[in-house]
Order: sequence, then C-alpha cells, then structure tokens
Amino acid sequence: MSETAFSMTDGQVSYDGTPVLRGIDLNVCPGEVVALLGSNGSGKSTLVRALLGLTPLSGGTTLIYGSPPGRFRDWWRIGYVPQRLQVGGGVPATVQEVVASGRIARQRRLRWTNAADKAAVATALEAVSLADRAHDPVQSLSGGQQQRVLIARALAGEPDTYVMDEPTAGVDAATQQLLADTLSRLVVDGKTVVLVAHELGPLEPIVTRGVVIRDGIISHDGRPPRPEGECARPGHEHQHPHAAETVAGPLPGWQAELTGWQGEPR
Ligand SMILES: Nc1ncnc2c1ncn2[C@@H]1O[C@H](COP(=O)(O)OP(=O)(O)OP(=O)(O)O)[C@@H](O)[C@H]1O
Repeated sequence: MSETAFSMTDGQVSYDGTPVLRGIDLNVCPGEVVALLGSNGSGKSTLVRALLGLTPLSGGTTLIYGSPPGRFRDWWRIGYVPQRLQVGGGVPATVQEVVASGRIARQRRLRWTNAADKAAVATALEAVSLADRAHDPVQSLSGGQQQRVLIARALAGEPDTYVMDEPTAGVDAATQQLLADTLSRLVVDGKTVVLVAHELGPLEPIVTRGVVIRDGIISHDGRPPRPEGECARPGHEHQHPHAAETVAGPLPGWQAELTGWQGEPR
C-alpha cells in the first residue's frame, strides 16, 4: 500500500456546473504539515472534502494511502476535524462520548471498549484541557470549546494523518498554543497534518509547506509564508482583496498574492 497520505491528480470539483476546483495536483507525504491557505471561497474546504472523498470529483483522481476513497478501508488512519460542525448533531451526548466516537474506526465489530480506548480518550481530553468537562453535555459548551471537542475526537483516534479545517477558528490564543504544542509532538512522532487556516498563529513554526489556493487552482506550493510586522499581530484579520489580481508563480507571486503575508520566506 502506498504511504503517500493523499495523492490528487488533476482534481476537479464543480457545484451545479460551476467549477470550484480546477486541475489540482497535490501529494501529501508522511511527516508533512501542510497548510492550505487562500481567501474566502477559494476552495480550501472543498479541497479537503475532496481529498477525503466526502465531495466527489467531477474530473481527475484522488487516492488515500493508495486507494480511491470508495475503496479505502483503513479510516482509523485519518482524523478529520471538520469546519464549524454542530457537535453531537442535536443528539444529547457528553463531551466524553463525542471524543470516544473518535475510536470507532479502530474498533472491530463486537469488541468492547478496552483500556487503550479509555486511555486515548483521557489523553485527548487532557490535550485540549477539557478533562474537567468530560461528563457535561456538548451542547452546554461554548463554540470554541466545542471546536476543542472535535480536535480531541480526532486525537483520540490516534490516526496517522490529521485533516483539520480551520481548527483554530474561534479558539482562544491559549488553546491555539495548546493545539500547536500537541501537533508538534505528533509531528515528531511522524504524523502527517493537512490543515486549513486563515491565520497560522502559533501553528506557524510547525508548518512545513504552504499550499495557496486561488480561485480553485494551486497558485503556490512550497515554503510557508511568514507574517511580519502589523500582520503578525494576534487578532489581525487577513483579507485578501488582491488575490484574484496576481499571477500564479514562484515566491514573489505568492508573497504579493497573500496580501498581509510579507517578508522573507524561510
Ligand atoms: N455545497 C455547495 N454547493 C454549492 N457551492 C458550494 C458548496 N460548497 C462550497 N461552495 C462554493 O464553492 C466555493 C469554494 O468554497 P469553499 O468552502 O471550498 O471555500 P473556502 O476556501 O474553504 O472558503 P472559506 O475560507 O470562506 O472557508 C465557494 O464559492 C462556495 O460558495
């Protein structure tokens, strides 16, 4: 089986006949921490969903560890943190139950929850500082806390690859740092991360590769951008009004494109 986590070739997605992704070529290798960047509506979430087979391609191919999504069986290898999900989907569930659901892909049929499952759930709750809320209904948590529950659910599954769609959106600075620390430990262990972000913030030091999506195409794939000056300040909102005006190309192109991302790349 291929150890390339994701391999998309000429990936295309259309909604109601409107192209949203156009000719995406993207391989993600083990140990990479890939940040998908770009302005609102550029196609980042669509790309994440297409990589996972949640949104069908209208053209091209995509593979998860060497298999088309429809034939991929080792879902325990993938931990997905979706964007702005209603945690629990209206079903009454405790924080611990939602986090424990991250173990399901690891559990064979008719296997009882074992000590390893319990330990993984406890560790995941600790990692997002929610151990003291384990028995509370998820609906009683704030939006940012619910986001942390989703992150813990992915952590509990102990996957090889994490796919996180804006994991730090609506999450306070301390928790962003907590997530960055947790991910850096996972990366040391050889885990792979694909994340969507508008602000890398504390995640910036662990990102190894920046992939910039502009209007459904990859306009830069390489060294991650580094915020400097005004734009490095916490809470700075990045708008990318000039994204559509710039030309795809090497580093000078993406620096100009990501208005607000300035300075020398690493
Ligand atoms: N289910 C859908 N049906 C129709 N159009 C959609 C659907 N999902 C996304 N789109 C459109 O596809 C385009 C890309 O959306 P997508 O959510 O992938 O962008 P994004 O880069 O993740 O944006 P953001 O940064 O705002 O989250 C947008 O124009 C959006 O309106």
